[in-house]
Amino acid sequence: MASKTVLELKHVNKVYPNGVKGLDDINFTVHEGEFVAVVGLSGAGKSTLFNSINRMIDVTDGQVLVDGTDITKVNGKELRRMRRKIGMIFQSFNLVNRTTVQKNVLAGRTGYYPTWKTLLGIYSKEDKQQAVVQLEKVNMVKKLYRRADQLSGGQKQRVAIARTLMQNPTLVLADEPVASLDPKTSKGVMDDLYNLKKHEHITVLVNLHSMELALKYADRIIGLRDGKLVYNKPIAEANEADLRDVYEHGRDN
Ligand SMILES: Nc1ncnc2c1ncn2[C@@H]1O[C@H](COP(=O)(O)OP(=O)(O)OP(=O)(O)O)[C@@H](O)[C@H]1O
Repeated sequence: MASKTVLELKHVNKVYPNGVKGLDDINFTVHEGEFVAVVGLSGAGKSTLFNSINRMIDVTDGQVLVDGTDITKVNGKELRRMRRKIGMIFQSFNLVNRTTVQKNVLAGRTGYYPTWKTLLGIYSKEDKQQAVVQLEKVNMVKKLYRRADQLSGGQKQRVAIARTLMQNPTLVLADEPVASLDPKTSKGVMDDLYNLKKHEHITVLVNLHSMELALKYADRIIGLRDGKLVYNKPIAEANEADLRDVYEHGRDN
């Protein structure tokens, strides 16, 4: 039986006000539990793609279907509800440095509370227990009351993964999650990201600079060049010559 479609892009274009085509007629589908690496040169459109999927930017035209609903068409409460399903992991971790690991992880529940409660830091006992459960998954529960700025880069990224799990997402977008980390730490963080797929059946899209990591972890590789989708193959069919082509002849940035 074919697995459920979690993400589908249909004829998506993004033209920036300066006329640059960030995305040029993008079409692809991602199924539940897939771990997809998005690769391409700097300026290929990877960030534009991720920002279009979580609606941080508005596409010019086309459809971005997340769990069957076009996120480009929703607003207000419905957009908030859809964003809860989409976890984000960033290169720079995006933790609040001056507060504890626990509070950073609880912030993953923000989309489920009215704003005044999150501003006052009021979270339920169940959520506090959940924070511990999620931190256990990334081996960070020992640091529950540690301030975020006292953690190493790899530890920060693990906390960010636990925070994302608090959202109970169906889809996680990881935008260059290991670009600031050394190779050994990168592997640990990639393993934790892979566990989202393996143990939680979460669909993961990860934007990677390292082809080596893409080949090691991904079920499928999507390649962008000059805003166009130029590669989309399961890992079993990925061959180096094709992949090299993704990195050639890109526009100058
Ligand atoms: N706000 C913007 N205004 C105008 N052009 C933009 C804007 N953001 C991105 N671009 C352009 O759109 C194209 C795609 O950029 P994008 O940041 O998506 O690429 P990328 O693949 O994520 O690159 P990198 O790996 O360097 O982050 C580039 O030519 C870039 O200069």
